[in-house]
Amino acid sequence: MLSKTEILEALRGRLIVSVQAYPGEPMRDPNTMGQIAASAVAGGAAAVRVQGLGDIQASRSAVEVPVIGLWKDGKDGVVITPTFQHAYAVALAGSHIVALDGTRRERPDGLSLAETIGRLHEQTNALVMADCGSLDDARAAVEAGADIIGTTLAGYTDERPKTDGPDLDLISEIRDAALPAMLVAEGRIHSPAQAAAARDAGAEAVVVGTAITHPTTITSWFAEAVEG
Ligand SMILES: CC(=O)N[C@H](C=O)[C@@H](O)[C@H](O)[C@H](O)COP(=O)(O)O
Repeated sequence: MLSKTEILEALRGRLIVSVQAYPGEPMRDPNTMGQIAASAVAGGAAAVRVQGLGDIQASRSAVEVPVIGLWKDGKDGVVITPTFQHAYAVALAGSHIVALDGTRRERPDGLSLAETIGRLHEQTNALVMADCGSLDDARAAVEAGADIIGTTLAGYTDERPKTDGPDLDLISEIRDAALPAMLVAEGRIHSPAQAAAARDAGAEAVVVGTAITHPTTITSWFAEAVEG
């Protein structure tokens, strides 16, 4: 079993690939997601990020690298691993790292982020990645005990505009705050150049999802370019 330090070291300076299919999509099948996760690892991904208990289990079997698990439930507000029960189930499904909503918004089970992370650390061996939308979220999430800060929710809460590519300003703001947690850039990183820019802005690891693993969206980019 990898120690928490070994897991963090495995991610440092590396690419993480998010492998997700959305409700009703043709690829939404744990076996398919596991195969895509394995393909990403073959291409150099140091870890994978997957949604749903079935996909977490399938990915644990398909790859040797750390698995970041989450459970999306609901449509608006706090939907990424919204309650402690979701987070606990995500850990029990085999996630090395549990990704959860790390914003300062009220959580559906009424627990604070600190209570949620505290219970998770007490009851499981999983690390916690807090998906944040602003510098204030990041500060609060570190205070609450998060091991990893993700910029996942930048542009998806009302705190920051949705930038075209990654929110590089937020990444450098969090870097400059020198918080004691690993800083991971995530969200709208659509090209290798943007991934490198996220590293230059201070991200210690970079998550790419859509641009690698969501063929419907990638196809639409090309179709638009061809058809004008
Ligand atoms: C905001 C939200 O719900 N983000 C989700 C978090 O897991 C996923 O839908 C994204 O695909 C993931 O963050 C990776 O980002 P991108 O696909 O832009 O590379």
